[in-house]
Amino acid sequence: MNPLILDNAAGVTASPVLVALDFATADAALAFATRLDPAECRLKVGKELFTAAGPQLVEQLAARGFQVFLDLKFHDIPNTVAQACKMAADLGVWMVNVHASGGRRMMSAAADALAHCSQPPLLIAVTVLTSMEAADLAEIGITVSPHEQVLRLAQLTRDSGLDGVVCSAQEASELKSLLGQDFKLVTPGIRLADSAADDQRRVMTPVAALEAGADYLVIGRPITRAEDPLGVLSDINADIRAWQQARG
Ligand SMILES: O=C(O)c1cc(=O)[nH]c(=O)n1[C@@H]1O[C@H](COP(=O)(O)O)[C@@H](O)[C@H]1O
Repeated sequence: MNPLILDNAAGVTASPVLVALDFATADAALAFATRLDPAECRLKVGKELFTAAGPQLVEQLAARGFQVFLDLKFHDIPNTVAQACKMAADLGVWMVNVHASGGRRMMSAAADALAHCSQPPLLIAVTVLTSMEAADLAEIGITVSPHEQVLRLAQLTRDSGLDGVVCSAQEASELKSLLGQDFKLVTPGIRLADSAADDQRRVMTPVAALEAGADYLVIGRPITRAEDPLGVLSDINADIRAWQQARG
């Protein structure tokens, strides 16, 4: 089923956009969030902001009505990751992630830990970072293509009982048909037709990503570094609505 319709039913934002709040201070992040409307997007708090501002900032964003994706990409021994995921659940986040390369036992421990929480966040696993291409994988001893490695890790993630993966939109269509409609695909590496790729390598535009099967779009710099961030977000949401309407 289309996630936009599901989200509407739950009474939260109908937009699949997760704005990556990659800011260096709590003040900068809160000033930016003040300009955003929880009806228009969710927010992602990652390593830079969390290291600078800590859990309190996550709670402040949630108190303003935003659903928060805590993107700390946990990767450690199973017990440590399971406990960290429980802490994320206690913070009230909507989604949390781990690295799929931590393996089955690590991912299952995280899923089991969240199963005992009263309000478990969605638990997803990063497959191959969208900044990586074949040459980067080869240097760390992975000689299959990024595509093949994503498929392998996504399969392992589903078998370990998680809700979905972070992947590039370039892998979305195959993952949807292989792993089913309910398995969530969260896709960073989203770029507008005229935006710079920056350090991203496996990129796609917002509507093309949804068309390929992405459920959620993580978008940072194309919005946060734009001259008119709200205008860019509103244009992206308008394009998405037009695409939805065209699909019926
Ligand atoms: O887990 C993530 O969110 C993530 C995974 C991945 O493979 N690639 C990736 O870019 N991200 C995050 O998504 C955001 C992308 O930001 P922009 O490249 O500025 O749009 C950053 O906050 C990254 O940390």
